[in-house]
Amino acid sequence: MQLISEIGRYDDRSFFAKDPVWINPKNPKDPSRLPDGLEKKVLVIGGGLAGLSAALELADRGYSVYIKEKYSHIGGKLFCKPVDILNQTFWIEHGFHAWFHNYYQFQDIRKRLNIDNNFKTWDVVNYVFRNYKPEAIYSEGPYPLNLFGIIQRSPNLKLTDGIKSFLSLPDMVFYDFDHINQKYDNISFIEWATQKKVPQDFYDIILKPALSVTLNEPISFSAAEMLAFMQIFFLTNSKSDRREVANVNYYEAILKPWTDYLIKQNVKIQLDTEVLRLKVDEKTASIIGSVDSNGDDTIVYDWVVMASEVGAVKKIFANTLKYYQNVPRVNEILSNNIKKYLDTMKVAPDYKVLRVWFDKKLNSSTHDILETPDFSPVNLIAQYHLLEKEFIDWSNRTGGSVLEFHCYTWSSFFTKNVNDSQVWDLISPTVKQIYPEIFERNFKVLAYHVNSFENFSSFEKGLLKGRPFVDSFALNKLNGIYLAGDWIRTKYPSALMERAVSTGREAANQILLKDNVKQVPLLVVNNKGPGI
Ligand SMILES: Cc1cc2nc3c(=O)[nH]c(=O)nc-3n(C[C@H](O)[C@H](O)[C@H](O)COP(=O)(O)OP(=O)(O)OC[C@H]3O[C@@H](n4cnc5c(N)ncnc54)[C@H](O)[C@@H]3O)c2cc1C
Repeated sequence: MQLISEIGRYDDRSFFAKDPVWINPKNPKDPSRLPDGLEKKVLVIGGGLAGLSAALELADRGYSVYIKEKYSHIGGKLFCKPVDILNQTFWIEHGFHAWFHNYYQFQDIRKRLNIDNNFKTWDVVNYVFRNYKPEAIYSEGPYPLNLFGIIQRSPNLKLTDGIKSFLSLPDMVFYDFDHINQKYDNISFIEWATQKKVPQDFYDIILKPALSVTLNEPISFSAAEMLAFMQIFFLTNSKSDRREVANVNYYEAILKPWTDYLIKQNVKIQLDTEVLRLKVDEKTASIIGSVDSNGDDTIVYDWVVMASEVGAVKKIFANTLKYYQNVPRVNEILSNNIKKYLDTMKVAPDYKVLRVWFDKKLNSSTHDILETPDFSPVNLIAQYHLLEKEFIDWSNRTGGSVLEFHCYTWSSFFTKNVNDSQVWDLISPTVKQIYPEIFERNFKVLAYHVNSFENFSSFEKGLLKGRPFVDSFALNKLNGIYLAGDWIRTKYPSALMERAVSTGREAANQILLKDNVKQVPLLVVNNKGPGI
């Protein structure tokens, strides 16, 4: 088995760059697998990245793992499913994703699954604004000169003003994870920027674009969470803002190799299986199983990893609490120890991802991916016929194009429940301001596909202190259950896909420690900032 040691290399030799750090196993002398003949059953609830990550580590160490996934497809917010469109089957994702350099856990999994070739670099990130010239942002040179290079190349910012702005932000430059979390979770990132007197152009061009792609309401996004995002995505080393994208659909690129690997390890993946409530052993107050949409699951599990998204976890626990309301010991633990975590957690506003098949292509100078921070409800446009193989092939055959439009916090702009057929018409006036060519050259819409969801984690200000860690429920007397997902709190800077994968691995580590099996090391972003 290949572990992450080989990506622990650090190739930014700049004095200022901060190395990622290892969280080493607490039990390095324990065996690396369960003893032969000992069976331990683990139920993983949710087949997103967090659940898949926990399943991978546990299956590799000899556990019998059962994944229950509500939908007919695996992957959670990274899902990719076949859809028949224009007499062809296309594999369509939940929405375009980017993988960042500091995603150390994800890189390790990519190496173990041997899927690195399914990714390509996304070198230059292009932005359009309403009141500024377009920006093409890329990082070059050692840290922190790479950041000054971004400012120097900007057609909008003056180098001296940019350097002053950057250096005047000790919260970013002298970043300290614990201190920032304590100090800034009760204010929004926008309030923080106002307090720090961040110059408007620096805010609009450098900071606001990152905020606009969080799928949360920008106005209330926690300053502490955003400052952590900044460390992960842009600071700490010269490569942190380097992104990669998949060159084939996410099923082929990631999910099929991952599930094939798990199946080879005898992991049972039950799709179309929604967990409705948990089963609790009343004597030990341990979670031992679940009742799901297929009925009562009679297997008694040794451990449960709860890896569904926050809205689903709230629902599962509400049902469990209702079921055990007359069982004093369970009722007391659930209502006094667990409910407080779930009551404070929130789901971010609803969003839509629209993919449109057109009969023509935009001119070749347009960018494959364009971020549009000033053009809500359109936050990002990806030209899939320039990104993924099956769309490239379709475009080569037909001369058409396939564009994906990300529309976050949809109901801040339009009625929540609009028909899919109305989505293009509603966003067209905004798209016309970004790509007038679509309308001037009368592009014909040949087909469309809409994903509408309200399942994203909220990172609103004030939630951090109530956010559970992987082991918070177990530490609060509910035994046998660990949590994983992008909404779970970590002790190091971590976000989104990387947080999902890291917490999945952390949940597995809790189980391994209890069973005296050697834990998996984690390589994570440094808690301290660059320190210039
Ligand atoms: C449009 C879009 C773009 C994004 N872009 C990026 C990006 O560029 N970079 C990045 O890092 N992140 C990005 N993200 C975020 C990223 O997708 C998530 O952070 C990550 O996939 C979350 O994984 P998870 O396993 O924590 O949760 P999820 O993926 O939500 O997985 C939870 C799973 O639990 C299942 N489930 C729910 N209820 C039940 C139940 N009762 N029983 C059984 N199963 C259940 C769900 O169906 C789901 O499969 C993006 C997200 C979206 C939506």
